[in-house]
Amino acid sequence: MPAMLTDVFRGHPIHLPHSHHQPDFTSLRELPDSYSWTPKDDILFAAAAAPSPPTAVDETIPFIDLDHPDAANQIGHACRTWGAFQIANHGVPLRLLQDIEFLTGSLFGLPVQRKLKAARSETGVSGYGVARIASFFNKQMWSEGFTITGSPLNDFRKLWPQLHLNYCDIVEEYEERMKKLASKLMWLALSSLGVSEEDVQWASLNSDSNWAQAALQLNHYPVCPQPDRAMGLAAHTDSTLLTILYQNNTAGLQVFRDDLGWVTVPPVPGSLVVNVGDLFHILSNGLFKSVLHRARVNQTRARLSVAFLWGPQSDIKISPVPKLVSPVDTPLYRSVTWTEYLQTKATHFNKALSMIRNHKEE
Ligand SMILES: O=C(O)CCC(=O)C(=O)O
Ligand SMILES: [Fe+2]
Repeated sequence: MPAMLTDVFRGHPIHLPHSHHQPDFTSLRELPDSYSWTPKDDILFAAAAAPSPPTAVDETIPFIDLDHPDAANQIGHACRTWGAFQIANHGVPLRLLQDIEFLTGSLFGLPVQRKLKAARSETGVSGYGVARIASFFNKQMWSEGFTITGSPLNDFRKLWPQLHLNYCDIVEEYEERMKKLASKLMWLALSSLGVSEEDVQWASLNSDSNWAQAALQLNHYPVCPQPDRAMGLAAHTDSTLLTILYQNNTAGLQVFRDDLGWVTVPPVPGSLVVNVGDLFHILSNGLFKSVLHRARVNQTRARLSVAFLWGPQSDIKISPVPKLVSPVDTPLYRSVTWTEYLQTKATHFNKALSMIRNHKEE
């Protein structure tokens, strides 16, 4: 019996000293020092201060129509160059996107004391709290989050004594749709590399689709008095195969490119952002980039996002597809399960990929 995602995370708790001391963001007129970031708090923070190269002004991640006959190649190209893209015609009803946005807004709009009733426990994963990556930084992030793994029923009952069943239905439907979409996107991307279902049998579309599991991460970035010095969510890559992100109509997500620096991903109503995660980078033998990204905040508008974090069950070993490894080379990475990878990430954070590389760069 494969472990559930909850168990996967529970085995590797990250201690969050601040999780029970979430400030009431709305009452702060000035950024407290503990929320004021400088380059020494995050080496990548400095990259934000550099003016973007003039050629890069309009450049951002590709926008792909899934109904386009060439969608697979466009996705493949986006995964190789950016590690991220936005999609239209993804088949997820607009009504459902509006519902999940409403749910997210309603959750974070609850009084702090109510939200804390569903606070993530010391060793747990699900529930209300600060970003999971908070323990890797000295400064605090200008955001609050809510993680859902498995059924949200118990937590939702504490948050909304009356309406929790309706909200559970929304989450269930959203996750169902996202699962199908994620698998479709993964196969479109793999097919662009000439990889077929025979090459990755555990993920075959014909196998029962229970090989995958997911978590839902709801994020809220409140209005911030001094956004230039604050950080909504610090730079990280996702530990997933793929992440599908819904963002409301407030900009904030940025992706990093060595040649362009930080690039904003503009919200496009009704569309979804797709990130390549570390496990897909490994599976593709490094051909697909796992995208470094972060969230900035702003002074006038609150921002909401919903990340569907998708990966394999814990008994599945992810290793580079043999077809993508040249016969004279060793695979770039050794094989890992999602559990093992999360363990490495919990210890080494943004250096986790280099820890499982087979040969180190010269
Ligand atoms: O809020 C966003 O745009 C990014 C969220 C994110 O990266 C995450 O939850 O992992
Ligand atoms: Fe992320």
